[in-house]
Amino acid sequence: MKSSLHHPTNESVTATHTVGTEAPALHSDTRRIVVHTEPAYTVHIEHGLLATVGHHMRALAVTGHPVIITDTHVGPLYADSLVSSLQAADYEPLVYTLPAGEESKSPEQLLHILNFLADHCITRRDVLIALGGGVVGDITGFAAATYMRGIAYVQIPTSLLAMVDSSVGGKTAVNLPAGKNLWGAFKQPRAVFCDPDVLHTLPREEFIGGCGEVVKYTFLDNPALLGLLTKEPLTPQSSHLTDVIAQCVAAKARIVAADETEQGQRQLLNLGHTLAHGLEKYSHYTMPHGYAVAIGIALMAHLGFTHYGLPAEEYRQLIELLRAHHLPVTTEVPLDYLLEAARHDKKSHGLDVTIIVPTSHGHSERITVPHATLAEQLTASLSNV
Ligand SMILES: NC(=O)c1ccc[n+]([C@@H]2O[C@H](COP(=O)([O-])OP(=O)(O)OC[C@H]3O[C@@H](n4cnc5c(N)ncnc54)[C@H](O)[C@@H]3O)[C@@H](O)[C@H]2O)c1
Ligand SMILES: O=C(O)C(=O)C[C@@H](O)[C@H](O)[C@H](O)COP(=O)(O)O
Ligand SMILES: [Zn+2]
Repeated sequence: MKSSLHHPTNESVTATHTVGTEAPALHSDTRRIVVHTEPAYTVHIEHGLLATVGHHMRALAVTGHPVIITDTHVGPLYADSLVSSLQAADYEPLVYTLPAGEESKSPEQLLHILNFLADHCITRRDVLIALGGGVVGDITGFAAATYMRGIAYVQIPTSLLAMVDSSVGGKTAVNLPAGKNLWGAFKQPRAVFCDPDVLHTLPREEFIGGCGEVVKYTFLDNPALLGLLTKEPLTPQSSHLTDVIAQCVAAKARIVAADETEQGQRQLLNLGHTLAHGLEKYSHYTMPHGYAVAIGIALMAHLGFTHYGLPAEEYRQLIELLRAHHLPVTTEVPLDYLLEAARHDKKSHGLDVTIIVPTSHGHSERITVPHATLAEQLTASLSNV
């Protein structure tokens, strides 16, 4: 794994951090985190960045017509600003708007996007821009992965969850009736532009959902982040909000760079997800992803406590951390349903499934167990979390 500080560019960069073990410097507004995939790309985090995205895209030599894909909540708030920014850099953008919500992460909506691109004669020289939360990011990325066998795309995450997780790493997908993200591809973006100012309009429930993924990172060997959140739960007003976003992105960038296509270590980013996908499906996708992840983490922590050596005090602290962020930690969903859903987990292979389990303070491990063993262990956990 590489760890290095990059030289600041001639833009007003007050802190620059690349993939590595060091946390980004605190109390600085502008961050550049390089994700060392092949090719590498940069996550820009900066207040007011939406207004200068066009300039940054020109600097990256992004060509052609940008097609902004957004949703019915985010589009009315931010598409005009983005269009102006692109026009100021001599781009001629198009805008395509999806209905907001997880239901839109579907093959049907994907087909609508692809037909829109074809109807407007979009070519491989053009670029898609995902302006929205994880739903818009995932479906736009997948459209970019497959349209004309692949065109460029840029991520502009507008939810906390998309900023800390979904806009980085190139997992793109839509859902199938059988489960979450079952039709997708790995496709890294050209760049990620993250403007924390847009979080002011994010509904509280969605901010809390984003905290589900933020808490996840505290159990992936991030002592600084764990300390920060334990001391003071994250809120939209937190003075360290940008720092937290940057630390999550740096953690994800580090893991993705080491294992881009999830052959091993990247599975750690799936902490909580083996059960979360089933919880979301059971709710007909009305339960926000981050809430389902929180319950999934709590259940995995209980397994860690009962079977894999997580000390009781640390288990209790983890549950407190989730609760302090107003996240749920229990579920009434029948275990059989969750176990059936877990059979579609992408970490499942034959009769076994690899689960991610917190095993010590701020640390999780990949553990492969037979589905039958998981069923036994979870029976106890579901009634005891
Ligand atoms: N690709 C990955 O690595 C990855 C990682 C984590 C999650 N995901 C996926 O991301 C999705 C969840 O993302 P999400 O929580 O962002 O959901 P989302 O995209 O549905 O956004 C949540 C809601 O907030 C609205 N919204 C977003 N930004 C806003 C803003 N600034 N102001 C006002 N409203 C705003 C959206 O319109 C939507 O109604 C799930 O499908 C999940 O599977 C993918
Ligand atoms: O980037 C990853 O790797 C993740 O697993 C991040 C997760 O937060 C995200 O929800 C991802 O989309 C889940 O992927 P899946 O492979 O379980 O569908
Ligand atoms: Zn997730």
